[in-house]
Amino acid sequence: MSKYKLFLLRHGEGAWNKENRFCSWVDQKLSEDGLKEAQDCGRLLKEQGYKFDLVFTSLLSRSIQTAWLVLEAMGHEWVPVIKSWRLNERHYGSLIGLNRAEMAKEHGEEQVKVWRRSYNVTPPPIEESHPYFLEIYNDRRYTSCDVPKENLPRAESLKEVLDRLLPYWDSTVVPEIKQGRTVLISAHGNSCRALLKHLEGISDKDIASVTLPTGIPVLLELDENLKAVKPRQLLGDQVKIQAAIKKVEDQGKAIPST
Ligand SMILES: O=C(O)[C@@H](CO)OP(=O)(O)O
Repeated sequence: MSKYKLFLLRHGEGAWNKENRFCSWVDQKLSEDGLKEAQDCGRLLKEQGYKFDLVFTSLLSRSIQTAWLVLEAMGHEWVPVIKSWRLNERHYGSLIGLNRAEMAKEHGEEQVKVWRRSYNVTPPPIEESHPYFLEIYNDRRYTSCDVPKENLPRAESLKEVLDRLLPYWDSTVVPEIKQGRTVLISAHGNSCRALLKHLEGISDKDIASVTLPTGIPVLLELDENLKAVKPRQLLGDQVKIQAAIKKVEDQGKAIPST
């Protein structure tokens, strides 16, 4: 029986989504389209009568900005927002900053799909010589995490995302939901996929075909053990949502559709 509602949201489009580059832990802001997606998402949630008591975001600006815009559009700017690196996007290691279509030309579309969507494969780690290494690890936001900076990831599989996310989910998010609070998690494509895998019991193989579009709220209905009792609902115009999912999948093609 459905006892709780939980909302997951992949942030609105960021500048590097547009440029088709692996963004991961690089702190890109929302694009013009991304700002609008977040506002539209807030309007839709308001129209459908949903209300949040608490919002969780990652430490990356695109998820925080999305949460703000959603709350603003709902007229609920006062709702508390809690941030943690544990909701950050998957760490793409040495792939950060690279263009997916160029990687598909060089390594093949299958390899890019394995890097992007497999459960167990970790991309090569980011080295200190990587152009974005210092920008990421010298950033003040990572000085007050619940792990020392040296222990933050240098690359992650989706499994490793779930491994760092689950302790936070269990210790911090679950108690809020169990107290009856309606929670929005404004995060990233892969941190939301990892959580979905856990809540819906998706197999290691099947998670490869789950893709989330930007700015579309995902409604989950959970039982008393916080397991999904119904298929997830992506809220909004279903034709547009399917087109947006295809667009994300096609980013891994050697020649992405426009
Ligand atoms: O760039 C990234 O970090 C993610 C999306 O946020 O990319 P992908 O869709 O390839 O997992």
